[in-house]
Parts: sequence; structure tokens; C-alpha cells
Amino acid sequence: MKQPVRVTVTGAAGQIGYALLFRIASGAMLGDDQPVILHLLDITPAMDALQGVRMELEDCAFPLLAGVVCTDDPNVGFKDADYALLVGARPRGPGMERKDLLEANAAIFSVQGKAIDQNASKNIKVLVVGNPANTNALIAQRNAPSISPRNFTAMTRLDHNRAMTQIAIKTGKTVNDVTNMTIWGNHSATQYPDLFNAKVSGQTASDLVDQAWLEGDFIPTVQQRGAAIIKARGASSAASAANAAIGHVRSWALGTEGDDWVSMGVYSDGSYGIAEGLIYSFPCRCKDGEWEIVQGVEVNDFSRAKMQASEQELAEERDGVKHLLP
Ligand SMILES: NC(=O)c1ccc[n+]([C@@H]2O[C@H](COP(=O)([O-])OP(=O)(O)OC[C@H]3O[C@@H](n4cnc5c(N)ncnc54)[C@H](O)[C@@H]3O)[C@@H](O)[C@H]2O)c1
Repeated sequence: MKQPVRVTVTGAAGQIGYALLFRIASGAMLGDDQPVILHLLDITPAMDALQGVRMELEDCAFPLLAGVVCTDDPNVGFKDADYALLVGARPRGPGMERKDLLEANAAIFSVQGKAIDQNASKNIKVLVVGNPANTNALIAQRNAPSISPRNFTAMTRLDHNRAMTQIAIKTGKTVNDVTNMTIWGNHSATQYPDLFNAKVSGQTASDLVDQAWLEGDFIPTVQQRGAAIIKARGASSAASAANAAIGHVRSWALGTEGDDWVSMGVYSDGSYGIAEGLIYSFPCRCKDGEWEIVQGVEVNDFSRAKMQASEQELAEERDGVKHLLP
């Protein structure tokens, strides 16, 4: 048996946390030979609820669960952490402007970035799920100067999975037939799901559908899926978000399949003309615990315009919290 690794989950008492922790403890994220010690971080008023989650984790008697730490102190939460899933975030309240939301979250993610910098393993792999995920990841990263910026990522895997299923349904296939899907940009309504490079049973997906469906149906459905779920369920997506977080970290830690790739919000190195330093979703392949941006993916004029619109939004988000960035 391997040595246990420490996995910090913030917002652990929330609804995504409840759908996530049991799967991490079962081995779904890091493999069925990797014991984990879970560090559950939430705010002080959530500590009672968190104890309930701990009791349920204990009651599962997971063979891979080597310990559970519950805390409201980020320094304890990130102590020696090898992985961190930053799920807890401030939701948009009534009358709250986008700018207020960005600032409220900037406060949370700068504290957590500093705590990661001071306490976590220098090789920690961080996934930000809490929204606005890309900019929250940027803030955490900038507050952790002793850790490589490559170790901070944001989640667009849920959008990626949504796009795979939509094209599979449209073409009468299953997700097993879909490869090379890419979500470009921000995890927001400006994200761009790319069918010009995606493949269905080896055929280019955009050749199998008409442009009207691609533009008028597919792209808005993927972009607006989160809102559609809130409307239908009266609560935001939780199980599918947790599933995507498991998939993101699993791909990163254990590798992507063959020639296929996944979508990850990662530190831009200027690939595809995207401003360096933004946390932008690109097609990524992973091997030996490292991701790389897939190069040479074809970008036509239609794609370019959509990729730039999302880049522009991310630059505006970054500029909106500039005064809080070190
Ligand atoms: N990237 C994506 O694809 C995606 C998908 C779905 C949801 N989300 C986002 O994930 C986040 C969590 O969603 P949820 O449904 O679990 O929300 P939730 O409200 O059920 O839970 C959030 C939890 O975070 C905690 N929290 C708040 N501030 C904290 C802090 N400073 N430190 C630690 N914990 C803190 C809260 O106490 C709560 O327990 C939201 O921001 C949501 O928008 C992202």
C-alpha cells in the first residue's frame, strides 16, 4: 500500500462537498491503491454540519480513508496538503453586482492562497471549483509565490462533459464515441465548446451537424446548462460538479487516455495567442502528474472570435480585482 496523501476540500459542508468526499475516500479520484487523509475546511458556522459529514465518512469504513481532519482554520486545513479542491465560495446574494461577487471571493481566495503557500506541500495540485473559478484560481495562485503557477487550475471539466453528452445525443452515439472535446476560455457563459476539433467515432463533429444547430442550440445549451439546472432543481449542479472535479484531478494525477485530451483551466503560457498569466481553459494532455497544453489544434475565424471574447472577459475579471493581487 502507498503512503497516504493529504487532500484538502474547502466548502466541505456544502452540497458539492457532500457529493465529492465519499468518492475521494472510495478511491475514485486517485486510484484504488492510494490511501487519503481528508482535510475538511469550512467556515465556523458550518462546523456542526461538518462533524456530521465526518461521522458519515467514518461510517462508510472506507479502506483507503486514513484520517479526517475538520477545521475552520486555513492553516490547519492546508497543512502538508498534496491536493486541494477549493469548492467553498461566496454565492451571489440578492442585489450583489458581479464586481461585489468578485471582490468577496478575492478575499477568500487570497487568504487560502497564502495559507497554501505557507503550509502545503510545494508540489500541491490545486483545483478551483468555487465561482468565478478561473479568477479565483488566479487570485490563489498570485498569493502563493513559492508554488509553481502550473499547480493552480480551474474546473471546466463539467462544461466538457456536458458538451460531450450533447453531441453524442445529437449524433445518436454515446459519450464513448466522442473524443477531443475542448472547452476554451472562462467557466462562464462566454466559454466556447469547440466542435471543429471534437470527433465522433473518428469523424469531425462539426461535419455531422449543421451550423445553425451548432450556433443556435449546442453552444448556448452548454453555456447555459448551469442556469437551466438551477431553474429545474432549485439548486445548482452538485453531483455532476463533484463528478467533474473527480475527473479533473484523476486525469491530472493519473494521466489522460491515449491521444485524447481534456479541458482544464490552466496558467496561459501565451499558447493560441491567449494573454500569458490568465487561467484559461485549453485542451490539455496529462502524464506523470503534469499537464501540457495541446499544440496545433486548428482555430478557424469563428472559433478565434469566441476564444477572444472569453479571454476578454477573463482580462476584465482580473482587472476588476487588480488592487487585491500581489
Ligand atoms: N466550476 C464549476 O463547474 C462549478 C459547478 C457547480 C458549482 N460551482 C461552484 O461551486 C461552489 C460551491 O457550490 P455548492 O453548491 O457546494 O455551494 P454550497 O453553498 O452548498 O456550499 C458552499 C460551502 O462553502 C463554504 N464556504 C464559504 N466560504 C468559505 C470559506 N471562506 N472557506 C471555506 N468554506 C467556505 C460554505 O460554508 C458552504 O458549506 C459555488 O461557488 C458554485 O458556484 C462551480
